[in-house]
Amino acid sequence: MKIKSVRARVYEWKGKTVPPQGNFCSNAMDLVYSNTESMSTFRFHSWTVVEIETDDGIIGLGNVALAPKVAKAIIDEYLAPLVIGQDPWDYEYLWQRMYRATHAWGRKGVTMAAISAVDLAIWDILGKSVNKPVFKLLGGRTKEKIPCYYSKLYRTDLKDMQDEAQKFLDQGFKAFKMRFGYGPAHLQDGVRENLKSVEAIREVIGYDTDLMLECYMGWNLEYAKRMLPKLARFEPRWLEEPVIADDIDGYAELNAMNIIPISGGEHEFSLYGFKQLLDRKAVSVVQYDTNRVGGITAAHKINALCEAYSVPVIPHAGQMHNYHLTMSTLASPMAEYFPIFDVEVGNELFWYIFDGEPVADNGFLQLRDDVPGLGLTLKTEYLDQFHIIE
Ligand SMILES: O=C(O)C(=O)C[C@@H](O)CO
Ligand SMILES: [Mg+2]
Repeated sequence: MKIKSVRARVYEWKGKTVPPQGNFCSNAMDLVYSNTESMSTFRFHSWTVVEIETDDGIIGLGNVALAPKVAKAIIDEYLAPLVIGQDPWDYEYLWQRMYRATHAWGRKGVTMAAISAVDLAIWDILGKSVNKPVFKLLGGRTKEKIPCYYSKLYRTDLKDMQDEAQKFLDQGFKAFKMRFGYGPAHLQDGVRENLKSVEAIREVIGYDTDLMLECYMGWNLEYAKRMLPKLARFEPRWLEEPVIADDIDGYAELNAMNIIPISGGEHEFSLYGFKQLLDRKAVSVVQYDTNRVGGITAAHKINALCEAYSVPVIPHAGQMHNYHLTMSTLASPMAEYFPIFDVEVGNELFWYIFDGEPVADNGFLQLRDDVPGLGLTLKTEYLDQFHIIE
């Protein structure tokens, strides 16, 4: 079997979007002076979809949501020629070709995300070629079903947030992640607002349910050090990305305080990036995203690393490309779950592009043994609401 063609297309959402409400979500841009549209670079309103076809007619699907037009250009210009004519079963060789050929300017960020998309499509082909779901090629079923946590609860009106939490508590979710709306720029008033929002959610979900707190890199070390003791009484399972991804010393210092486990990794890349985080004890929960970190070939190795360091892997974002990894390793106890909503920040957009994503049932996800590959197909229902760039 040989790879015949690689097609990368950008799906740009042109349909209705819900504008972010209130303070919505702290993020790295909050600390920059005179910033008006701080969430704009963290919206995911377009995605790159990669289709790789083999000479025996199998089509593998991959995707990437980071800087989609740039990812497409990297795939078209650099990665496609490296894999065309090659045997997809030589996936490690192909991964190394892509990684090393782009090493001078790639390594992390959008290049690794582009490599991830190609790698995902290759693994989809492998599964389809032997009529097995991808998780069966990675170690198989390590759990009857995958526990998942509800991930939304952006900082809006507190009553609206409570209603949202109640609605999904009633649907059987046993773990929730909420977003902070405030950071250092909002001074003591923002500290109070942040505490109020956690209190409001705990009021609804109680203390028999896990609660995770997301900063999305919108704090700094000094602010996070002040916040940790104040947040401890709410018993969060973890505090996520308190500082920017490059501040590994900051993560290590906060994690060493042993007040709340610190999580991170959704903006880290490759086996080496995660070895560094683990060696420095910078995070207590690893959150790579398979469509950023280097695809299944890289994520599978990182799972092994996390197993050896006894650090749980709870990948960013959920979605099929992560669920196969979660199903096939004991190092991964749970998955993130972005519910189906109207398009807002864009975390929901994959529901509009793909069919086959599992829907949470009573706080669990199931992967089918009888669906080969990653289990996704391209959806046609919303095609007229996308502008597609070939
Ligand atoms: O789900 C997460 O962990 C994210 O960081 C998502 C991002 O869009 C911020 O909410
Ligand atoms: Mg996050």
